Amino acid sequence: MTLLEVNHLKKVYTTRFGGSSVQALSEVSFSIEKGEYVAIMGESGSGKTTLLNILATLDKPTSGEVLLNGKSMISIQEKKLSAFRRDFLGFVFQDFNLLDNFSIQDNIFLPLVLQGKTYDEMSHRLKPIVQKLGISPILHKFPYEVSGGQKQRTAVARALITQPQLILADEPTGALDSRATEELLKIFTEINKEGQTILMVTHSIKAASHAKRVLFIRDGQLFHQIYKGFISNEQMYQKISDTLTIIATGGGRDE
Ligand SMILES: Nc1ncnc2c1ncn2[C@@H]1O[C@H](COP(=O)(O)OP(=O)(O)OP(=O)(O)O)[C@@H](O)[C@H]1O
Repeated sequence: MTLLEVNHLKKVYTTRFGGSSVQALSEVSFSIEKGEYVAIMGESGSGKTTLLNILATLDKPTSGEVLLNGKSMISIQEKKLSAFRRDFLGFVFQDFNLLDNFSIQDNIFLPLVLQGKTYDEMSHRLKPIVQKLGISPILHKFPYEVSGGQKQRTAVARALITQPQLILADEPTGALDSRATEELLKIFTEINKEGQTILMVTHSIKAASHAKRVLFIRDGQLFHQIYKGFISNEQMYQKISDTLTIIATGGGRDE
């Protein structure tokens, strides 16, 4: 079943005085099935953040369509956007985006508080998630008292607690050391196995090699994609690395 459909997406940024314009995305179309785990890669400036911002409904495309469960995300009224994001999407960022003055538990509860859920409902949902993520013992600590890996697992718990249709992750391992990176990638694989759909933008070949499919963007266009199938993370790493070399050296798809 298709969860997300991106059709002919185009984004042109024009400077404030209209003097010049940059075409950040030119004709991007792809779809994501429910339960997929997809990574998006591309060189700096290729359009990844622009794409993610549009999928996150933080920005609007110049033209094209994005459908979630067959419904247009582009035409959602401005005043309904934050509720849409909260109800349907989960976010994991490079720099965690936790509130410093909130405990770990309150950070995780936050989207449910905004949804008006009762304390009982929140606690009921919290338990299995924090157990799975190994953060039960730190729930009453504050973000500055825990490690980067624990902060990111808190962010994942906050994303999961609303049972989102889609998790959008922006460079989620970017601020983590290698051990915390391994832990996070393991968690992503586990929650994906349980059915969570994940879309992750990353520069990390290692992170992307855990995904089931990798999309490559070059100059605002979809350049290539690799399905993992049954190959190992190491073989996937090599395939991704080869594709990035082709992109960096300006080669074509068939070279
Ligand atoms: N707000 C903006 N105004 C004008 N141009 C922009 C704006 N945001 C991005 N761009 C341009 O659009 C293109 C795509 O940028 P984008 O940030 O999407 O790339 P990226 O692949 O995410 O890069 P990075 O990996 O460095 O984050 C670039 O040429 C960039 O300079």
